[in-house]
Amino acid sequence: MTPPAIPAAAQLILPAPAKLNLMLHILGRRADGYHELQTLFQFLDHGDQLGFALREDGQIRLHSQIAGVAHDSNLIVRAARRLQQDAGCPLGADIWLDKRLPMGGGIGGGSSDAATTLLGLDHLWQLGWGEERLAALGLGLGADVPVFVRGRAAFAEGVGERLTPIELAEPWFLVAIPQVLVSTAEVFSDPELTRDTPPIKVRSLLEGGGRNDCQPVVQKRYPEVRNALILLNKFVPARLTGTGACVFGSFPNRVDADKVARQLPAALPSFVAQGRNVSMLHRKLATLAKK
Ligand SMILES: C[C@@](CO)(OP(=O)(O)O)[C@H](O)COP(=O)(O)OP(=O)(O)OC[C@H]1O[C@@H](n2ccc(N)nc2=O)[C@H](O)[C@@H]1O
Ligand SMILES: Nc1ncnc2c1ncn2[C@@H]1O[C@H](COP(=O)(O)OP(=O)(O)O)[C@@H](O)[C@H]1O
Repeated sequence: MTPPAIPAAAQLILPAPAKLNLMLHILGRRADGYHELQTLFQFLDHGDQLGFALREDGQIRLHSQIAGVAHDSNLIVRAARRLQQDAGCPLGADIWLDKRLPMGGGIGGGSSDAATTLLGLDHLWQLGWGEERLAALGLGLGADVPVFVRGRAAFAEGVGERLTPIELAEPWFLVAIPQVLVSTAEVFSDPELTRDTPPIKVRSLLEGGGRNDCQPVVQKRYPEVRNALILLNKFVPARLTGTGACVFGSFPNRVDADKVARQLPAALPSFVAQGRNVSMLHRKLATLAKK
């Protein structure tokens, strides 16, 4: 029997949900090369799980390895060490990861793991840092970390750090996972990328506007993504999330989403999850605060 991904020694188990970029516009390029975006983030009720236990010796130890990511480069370890250092905390932690989200898929698994680590250790180490300081620290780890720390569906501007919380419908999504790794840096350096979309107001989004400006470049460069969009478009309007590779379509209920999932070829894995305006992480943290 394989041992559980998170053993009983864990004192705290928290989810690290996925996100979707329901739209993503590129407004321009900053002097530092990063792109100014407008994007709409919503969480999914599907994600990784992390377990935490206190260490008195100050060490940070991640006990779960993920392919191609060295221990010290893992965003979980980087987040934990950064918080420990900035807070001057003498405590350490054992951390376990149950990795369920595909990596490099534009659904934010690494950033979400980092955010869960920050909030989990803030709780375990009793630092009392709170979301605002943790989000600022998280931005140094990745552009998508702040929204996961905040845990509210949001309209994001800048590189993703200016967040306006938003109430969206919570449909079911079918997320298809093309079996290819899309390089975010490559997409953003493509000369053909649209970089001059005029800024829009949140209100026009709620009336159904928006697209993903990365999609034309990604589907041109990656036939796996192009084929996934063609397949999914046969059933539902399909769109790329982030810089991909994942593509998604929305449904009014789980049954309809599952029905389409069953019709996709085996070469195109997928999952079905509900869009959520409050992340599962924050729902769980709220129950801990009540105890
Ligand atoms: C564009 C989004 C939308 O969610 O894509 P996904 O990664 O989720 O697919 C993210 O904000 C991505 O954030 P993140 O994945 O943290 O990007 P980083 O690793 O910081 O960036 C990788 C590279 O992409 C380019 N980059 C990234 C973000 C941005 N706003 N402008 C850029 O030009 C930069 O060249 C950077 O060196
Ligand atoms: N805990 C982690 N989970 C996933 N990826 C990680 C993690 N730590 C570091 N990484 C690195 O970050 C990259 C982007 O990860 P991920 O967040 O899954 O993709 P995306 O930004 O496309 O949504 C991965 O390809 C991997 O090299």
